[in-house]
Amino acid sequence: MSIEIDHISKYFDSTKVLNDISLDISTGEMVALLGPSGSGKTTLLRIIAGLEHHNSGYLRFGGRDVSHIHARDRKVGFVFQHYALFRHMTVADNIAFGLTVLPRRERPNGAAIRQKVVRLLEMVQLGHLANRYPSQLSGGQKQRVALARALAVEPEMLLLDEPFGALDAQVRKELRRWLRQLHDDLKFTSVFVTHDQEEAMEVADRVVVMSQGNIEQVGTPAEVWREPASRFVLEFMGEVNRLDGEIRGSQIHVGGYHWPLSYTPAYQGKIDLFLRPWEMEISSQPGEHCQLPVVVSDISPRGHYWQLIVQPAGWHHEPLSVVLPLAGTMPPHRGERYYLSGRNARLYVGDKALQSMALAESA
Ligand SMILES: Nc1ncnc2c1ncn2[C@@H]1O[C@H](COP(=O)(O)OP(=O)(O)OP(=O)(O)O)[C@@H](O)[C@H]1O
Repeated sequence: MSIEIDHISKYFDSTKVLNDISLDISTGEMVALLGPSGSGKTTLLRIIAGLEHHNSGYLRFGGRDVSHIHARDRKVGFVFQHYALFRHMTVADNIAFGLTVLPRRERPNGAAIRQKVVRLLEMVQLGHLANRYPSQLSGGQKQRVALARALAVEPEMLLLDEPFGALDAQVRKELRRWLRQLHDDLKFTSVFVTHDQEEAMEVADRVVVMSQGNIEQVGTPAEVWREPASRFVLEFMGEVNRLDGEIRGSQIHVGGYHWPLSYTPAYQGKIDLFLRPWEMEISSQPGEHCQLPVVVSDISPRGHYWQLIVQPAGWHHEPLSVVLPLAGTMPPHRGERYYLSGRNARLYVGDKALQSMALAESA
């Protein structure tokens, strides 16, 4: 079932928490709503679920306006961060619950419900725990039961609000891979809320980055990661070093050093210069394009790369993070002096992007 969010705004009292949001979600797609606390993710999800009403705009499922359809009739499965299982019911009864409360004419008979529960238990790999109570399960197991319970009524879409937020990192990782697999097998449309960018990147077909009730960017994980549409997305997605700089004539100045540009930009004055740790270079010799002196204060191997922390030498700045490939690189040592440059420096004046450029290449 496709979801069409068409110019939706939402106020709580006089505070606008969703600002003219538009988003199309295709049938079978898995979309992550990603953003910091208070950006409006949960409110948008609750509007899709019918648990909250928007003040203006349209919400359509498969082309049909559902604004006035009750949550109960929207055929939506919901999974919350806090398991919300019935404590006095076994795992099997929890999963069966949604089926047992269906109106009589839609309700399968007892045998069909039992059969379905067995299938769902297998699917979430909890067949051996059917008779346990929620208090006898781990957090990860509880969330799988919650998911099986949501899927029991065969929803047209599944809405998940920080479903793995309360679990430890390892279990989280396993469950999100498992969720993706389940989604690929069953092909339901899913929207899930997270503030964990790694989770969004790993699970979603498309990521919707939200900030202060606005959509900042919609794109595949790779698009959002490589081509952030705004300063907010650039800073929110992944690590980035920010340097104070200035454009003077046809040079970029940072910390008393400068790089040449091949032209004189129209804008002259202070800029913020952003460098991703893995888009930086270091050289043991200073050069026209490798100027900023730094001293290695920390180095550690991380899988297939070296993670360095470098301290500016003789110019004032916080330590910077640099990532170098492990293969074919002689690792630098703590205390060694290097000269820093960037393959892809992104320049901003306030929130306005100037341009991206290589500091390392001949300009
Ligand atoms: N029932 C409510 N009454 C008044 N204000 C609310 C209500 N629910 C949410 N808000 C406000 O709406 C804004 C968006 O909240 P929302 O829960 O959608 O954000 P979020 O991005 O999901 O945040 P989090 O990651 O912390 O859950 C916040 O400023 C919040 O305080």
